[in-house]
Amino acid sequence: MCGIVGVVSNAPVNQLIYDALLLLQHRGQDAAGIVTQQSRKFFMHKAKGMVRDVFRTRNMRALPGNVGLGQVRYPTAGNAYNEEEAQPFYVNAPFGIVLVHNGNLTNAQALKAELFSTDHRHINTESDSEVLLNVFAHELDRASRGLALQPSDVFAAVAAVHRRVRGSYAVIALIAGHGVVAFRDPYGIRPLSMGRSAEGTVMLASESVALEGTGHAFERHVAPGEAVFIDTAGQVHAQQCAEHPRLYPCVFEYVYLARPDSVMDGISVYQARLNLGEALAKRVISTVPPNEIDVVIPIPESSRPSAMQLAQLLGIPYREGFVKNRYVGRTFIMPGQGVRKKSVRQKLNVISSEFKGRNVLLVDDSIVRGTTSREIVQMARDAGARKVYLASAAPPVRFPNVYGIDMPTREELVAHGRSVDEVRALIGCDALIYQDVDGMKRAIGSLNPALNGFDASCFDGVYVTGDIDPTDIARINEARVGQEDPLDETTSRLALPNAQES
Ligand SMILES: O=P(O)(O)OC[C@H]1O[C@H](OP(=O)(O)OP(=O)(O)O)[C@H](O)[C@@H]1O
Ligand SMILES: NC(=O)CC[C@H](N)C(=O)O
Ligand SMILES: [Mg+2]
Repeated sequence: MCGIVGVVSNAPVNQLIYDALLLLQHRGQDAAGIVTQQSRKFFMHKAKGMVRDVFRTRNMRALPGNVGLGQVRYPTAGNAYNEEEAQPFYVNAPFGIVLVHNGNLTNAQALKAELFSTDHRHINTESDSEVLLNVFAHELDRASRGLALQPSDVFAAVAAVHRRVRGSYAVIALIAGHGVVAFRDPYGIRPLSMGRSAEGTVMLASESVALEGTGHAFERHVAPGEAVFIDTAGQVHAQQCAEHPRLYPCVFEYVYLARPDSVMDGISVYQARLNLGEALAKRVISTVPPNEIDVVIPIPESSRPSAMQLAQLLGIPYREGFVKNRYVGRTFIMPGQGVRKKSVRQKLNVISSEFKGRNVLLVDDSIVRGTTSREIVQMARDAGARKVYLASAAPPVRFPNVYGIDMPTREELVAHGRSVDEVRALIGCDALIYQDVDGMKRAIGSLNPALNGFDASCFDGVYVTGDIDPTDIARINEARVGQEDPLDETTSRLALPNAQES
């Protein structure tokens, strides 16, 4: 996941894009970029770092124009430490195009070779987004006739992208002098929504929170496979460009990635997390009698709604036992295990009085590498807890994700090749309760019966695009292993004993 935004207005958009990126910061902490366009010229600034640090006043002043794009990056392809892979990406032909992408292509390698040998295009980074931009540019060149670009040409190019590209992609691109096009892959794996301000400014963004927070009323989601083209006069054109579009949004967006105040594909993320808490409560009862739990404590931040709902259902006090240092970012999306591990301790500190002599049930939204849980359980014990139970609002994460979440290797997943009890022993808690896969899908899916299903591949190993070649997974794994910061001395991959292939 990354956060993307695009704006078409009749007033300068630099500040608006900056504000929207701040609201999407939780989707990517590694790099940020903005591009604007004035008189057919692009103005771009992108760099590694958080939005606040990347854009100084002088950078903002150098971003004129009434139309533009922005991105916050969480790398899932290429190298987290390569500034050149920060987005937006630019190509000069046809017309001049800049593009931002959220997602991950599973056939980027093959496309890259094809772009070189057949389309005679050069790709200069390891980023799959640069590949995607070049495929789109090549197809737009083929579809357009002369300088007068028609919406139908743009839609033909998007249809060709759907035919060539595999994987997940929510995309916003700006075509110099013509307008902004936004499209989503035919399974709608990554989110994209659209809104409008009272003044008529149109905004496209990964999450509805970016629209609301900048004064744009949510209008609709971009449908899977659909392309929306906003021309320079502000007119919106839309067309379905995929042959068999289906809606299979990534379930992990609801579990962890998105902000709870966002609505995605008709589902409130907050309500989804409440429902997960409700379903989890039922599973807790069958493992630990509620009268053996003195207090329910959430592991901040994302687990709060689930923990709250679970506590209410079980009739157990809900208390805050960990205080989050708000200046430390999200640990899961940090690149490299060393920095993630160190950051859990920096990020969370205990309020000892909530643990002393009590049986505590800690609730997290998910357990992925087990970095957070292992530290947290130890901290609870050090603070004097008698028994430490742990419940996860999501099922065990057992399979690599290839659609834009950085969990590319099975070996790094604490639940891969292990029984629940083996995971429990490794984490060091007295009982471990996981949500089950069907329960998770029901809890969230019941909020929008129009969905065809979810991409829940990291939980059930089913890859919805259906065309994942095992060599693709192996290749993605290979490319991502060893992505720790070379300057971080604490970096070392999590050594988990006894992991077996499943
Ligand atoms: O098992 P792990 O590999 O540690 O990953 C799972 C943890 O990472 C996330 O928290 P994070 O700190 O990223 O963000 P949050 O503050 O939104 O909970 C998630 O909420 C879990 O707590
Ligand atoms: N998480 C994402 O959406 C990442 C986009 C793209 N694959 C990159 O690595 O830059
Ligand atoms: Mg967390």
